Amino acid sequence: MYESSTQSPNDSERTAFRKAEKKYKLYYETDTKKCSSKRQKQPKPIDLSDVLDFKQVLDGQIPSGIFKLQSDFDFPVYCIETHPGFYFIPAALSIEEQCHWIRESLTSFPQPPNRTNHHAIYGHIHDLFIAAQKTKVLTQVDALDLDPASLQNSDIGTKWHFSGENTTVQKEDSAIPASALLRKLRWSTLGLQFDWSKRNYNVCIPHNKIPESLCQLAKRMAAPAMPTGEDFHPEAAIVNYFAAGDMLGGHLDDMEADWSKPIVSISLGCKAIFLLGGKSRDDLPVAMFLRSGDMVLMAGQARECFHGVPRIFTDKENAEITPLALHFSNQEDLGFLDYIRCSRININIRQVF
Ligand SMILES: O=C(O)CCC(=O)C(=O)O
Ligand SMILES: [Fe+2]
Repeated sequence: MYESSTQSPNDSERTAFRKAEKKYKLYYETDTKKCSSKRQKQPKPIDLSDVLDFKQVLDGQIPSGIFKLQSDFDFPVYCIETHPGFYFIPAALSIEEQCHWIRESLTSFPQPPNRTNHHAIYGHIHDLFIAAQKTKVLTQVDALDLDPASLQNSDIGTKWHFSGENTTVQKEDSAIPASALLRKLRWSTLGLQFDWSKRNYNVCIPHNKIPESLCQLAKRMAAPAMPTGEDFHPEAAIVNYFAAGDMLGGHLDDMEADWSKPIVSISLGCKAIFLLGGKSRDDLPVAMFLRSGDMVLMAGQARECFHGVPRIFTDKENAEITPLALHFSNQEDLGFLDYIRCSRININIRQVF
């Protein structure tokens, strides 16, 4: 999962998957004449004509190679002839549900004992989103000077805690604005924790079960991809946070025991391009849009396919988050609005054993 290619850089540049990543990745104009002001970088235009659009499919424009699954499932489900085991459920979540999962992804999912990408550096960080709203800074402190209750629970030696914006600190680099940490939040893990250094699930890391409501959603939505008569048991989830320019490189999710069980994947926030390749990086991937509220299932043969997210769109025209923005327009939701208007969140839920 997520490992870099074992090929040499030159070889990897040549694969069909890498070429597609480069085609869709965000590059900025270097020609200053094309930039409206020197400080405002302009994205290079890209050709989106080959990108499969399931919103159009839902509206009845079904391109060749795509078919609707015949089932009594509550939502229309689409499949790709060349990729058995891949299921696309457009607009699976209502706006209210999308807002709910965005809130959860920012406030409760990154809470300890769940780990995030910040854990290896700062130990557990509590209430990051709230701290960012209150313009707090994370400061490194002499543990002996502090009331233990105010410390972030760090199990890696150094003690960090949030304090007010104007706190005096000894070293500049030991005070990090919570807002910067929120922007750099890249992933959090729910349920069984994934050990990225060993590339496996480590059942010994303290963890909570996946929240019941997320479990129920995943079980319900996994149905079209489930082997007949079997139940989906969500045991782990990875929440990916994308800012403009972030991408998720081509990878396989191969650390789960039973590949007949789907990965249930939810898209929230800004629109993205998803690349679904084949079993080799040399196979030409299918590019498709993922919008807020879309869900994808990958099971069986599709579990063996390279996939990734080379691009998210944060510009007004392409991000397609107006309905979300309207729902987050109350004063108390402005923090969520501010975050999601230039970000994407993906929650993917897995059965590990
Ligand atoms: O962000 C996405 O839609 C895909 C995420 C993914 O492939 C993963 O986390 O393994
Ligand atoms: Fe993946």
